[in-house]
Amino acid sequence: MRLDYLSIFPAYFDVLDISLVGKAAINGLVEIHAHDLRDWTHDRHRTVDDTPCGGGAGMVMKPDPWGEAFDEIIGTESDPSVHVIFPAPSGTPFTQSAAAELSSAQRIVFCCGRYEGIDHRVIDYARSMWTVHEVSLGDYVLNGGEVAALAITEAVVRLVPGFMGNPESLAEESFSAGQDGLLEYPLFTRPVSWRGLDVPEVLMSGHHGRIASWRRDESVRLTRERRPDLTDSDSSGIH
Ligand SMILES: NC(=S)c1ccno1
Repeated sequence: MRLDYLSIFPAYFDVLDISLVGKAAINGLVEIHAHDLRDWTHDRHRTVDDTPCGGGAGMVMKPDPWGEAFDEIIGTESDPSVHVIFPAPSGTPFTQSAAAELSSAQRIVFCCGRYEGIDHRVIDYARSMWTVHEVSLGDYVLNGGEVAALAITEAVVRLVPGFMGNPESLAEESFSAGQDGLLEYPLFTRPVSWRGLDVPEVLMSGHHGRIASWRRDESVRLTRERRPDLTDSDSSGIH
């Protein structure tokens, strides 16, 4: 899997070198390429923004640098196997199932907007050429798309076959199919008693059936309490 990041702050992605994603890059599982969008400007000030048409506050990212960057990084041929991701508050909520789908992609290009956003024609052009995902991590506004691109990278790459030492650990995580799309149950380890707080007795019973039943009940309880929106989804085991 090749991952490209287009940003006016490409140094944001240096952190990938120290993460498990960086280890995956060393192992050849993924390729990481961060690019400075200003490399595709031609004026002395390396300008990437301009005032919004129709007025309004702030600045909008000009389409030209993006187009030239696309030409060089992705090419000028249409290819639906290339996934282009625009993180933005106006995007579709990013989910574990979206991460799972993207984990089989061979190419992902992250377009990290700044200022008030990117000229919409950039997204329209990308949509005419490749598979575009306008996604949001949540109902809040960041200063740009870089942090979201890092989070999406982690969610996707950890699902790439060969990344996790023990792929079975993925099966019991929140939102996983193995959990029926429910939130993960509470976890405990030694010591059995800590500051007057004990590990639930059932987990020390050695009775696998009772342990499985307790964990399921806890997942259902937590999901009902924290994410009632998930309790009616088709993927959840509770209705
Ligand atoms: N909520 C998201 S993903 C975002 C991107 C930029 N600002 O907010």
